Amino acid sequence: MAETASHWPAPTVSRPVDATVSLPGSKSMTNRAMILAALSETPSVVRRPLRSRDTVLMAGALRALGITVAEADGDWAVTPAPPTGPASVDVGNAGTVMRFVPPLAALARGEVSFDGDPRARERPVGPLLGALRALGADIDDGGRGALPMVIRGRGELPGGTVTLDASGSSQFVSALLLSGARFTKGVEVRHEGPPVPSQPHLDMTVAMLHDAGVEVDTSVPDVWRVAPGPIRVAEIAVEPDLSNAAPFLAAALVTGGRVTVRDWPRRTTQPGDALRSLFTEMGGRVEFSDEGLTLYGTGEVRGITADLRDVGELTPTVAAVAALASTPSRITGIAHLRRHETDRIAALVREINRLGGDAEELPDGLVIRPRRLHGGLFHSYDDHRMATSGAVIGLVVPGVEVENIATTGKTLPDFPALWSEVAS
Ligand SMILES: O=C(O)C1=C[C@@H](OP(=O)(O)O)[C@@H](O)[C@H](O)C1
Ligand SMILES: C=C(OP(=O)(O)O)C(=O)O
Repeated sequence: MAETASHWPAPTVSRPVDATVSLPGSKSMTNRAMILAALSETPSVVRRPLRSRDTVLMAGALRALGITVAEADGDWAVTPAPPTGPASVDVGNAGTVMRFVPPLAALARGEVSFDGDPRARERPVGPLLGALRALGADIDDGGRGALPMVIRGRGELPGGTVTLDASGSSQFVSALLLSGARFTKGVEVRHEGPPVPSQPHLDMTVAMLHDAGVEVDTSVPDVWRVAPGPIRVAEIAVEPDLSNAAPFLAAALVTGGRVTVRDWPRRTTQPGDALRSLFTEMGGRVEFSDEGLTLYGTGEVRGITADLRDVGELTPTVAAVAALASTPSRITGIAHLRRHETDRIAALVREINRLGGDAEELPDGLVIRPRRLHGGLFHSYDDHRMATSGAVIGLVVPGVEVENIATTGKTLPDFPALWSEVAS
């Protein structure tokens, strides 16, 4: 099959994969670390940061606000400064940039404008902007509740108590908590509405704030209270990105092989840690060793019935494995994925069915029934996790081409090279 500029022939293997991989740092930890470092009392170092489109955009946003981010032997050295406009921030299609930077901009002196990819204008930020206004920010979004927008900072933000509906994205809450200690009165965030997704990401926010010396009270469900005070960061070590481990562990599962992900933390707040139980349920066997975490495929690939609300970003890979499974799957609790990089529920159903599969949308998820797949073009919709899901299917279904594999650069620029090593 000829490789065209935007069609990547997914490698197919005729035997079980057997590989050990080192994965770059977590996007979610890197971009939290950068906000905390920017607001820290002292300079700090972010160790083993992810360098990908989303994190380079974060570094660019901070630099635009006058904070120094310098290369330091593979790490990022951050020298804080009072955030200052005028500045313009390109959020690309990074949820963490479009949600985590506005509270920092509200603390800035001067105007900060935000815009991003066309898709960024469709992704929800309205509840966050409403909350920031209630906490004292002056925001001009033309009444759209979406990007583009301008925040006119006064060098401080009163803060206080605010109620919002964070069912569309946990990042609204994380965003307010990450900068909240620097608001004059701190912040109390109260959620009202359907459940907030992505609980591990909220745990990650709270854990990283604690490590930075910030007091966070989570004793009442759906209420987070951050006391006003200094943020003190000296060094933050970023763990490997366990969500990006998903396609690699899936490779072992669907080929009945073995993949070891080096340096898998024994304790972590990352949602990717749930892959150990999800992929065990789907037929794999996992084992920790000094080297990391190994997933052994057993030759059996089973479907799964799961509510993935807490770990929504694992859905595309779980769905790819489900499309290759011998029994049906039902994945629910993920309505909010319709406003991720793309409408992931619709995209997964369309692409699995395009390859001959049998998938169906639910309002808040999808059903996938076993059916033999064939080759064809797998569209990625500018979604890194759609692209890697196409690669997983292509590993065992000959003739799959993934459109725009370069979109994996959002969180894992080395994906094609790493994948070729696993598939070689
Ligand atoms: O805080 C974070 O780092 C993230 C939270 C989640 O967002 P949602 O709660 O919007 O799904 C997740 O899907 C995203 O990839 C990263
Ligand atoms: C939803 C995701 O990203 P974002 O941080 O842009 O929301 C994701 O990485 O799966």
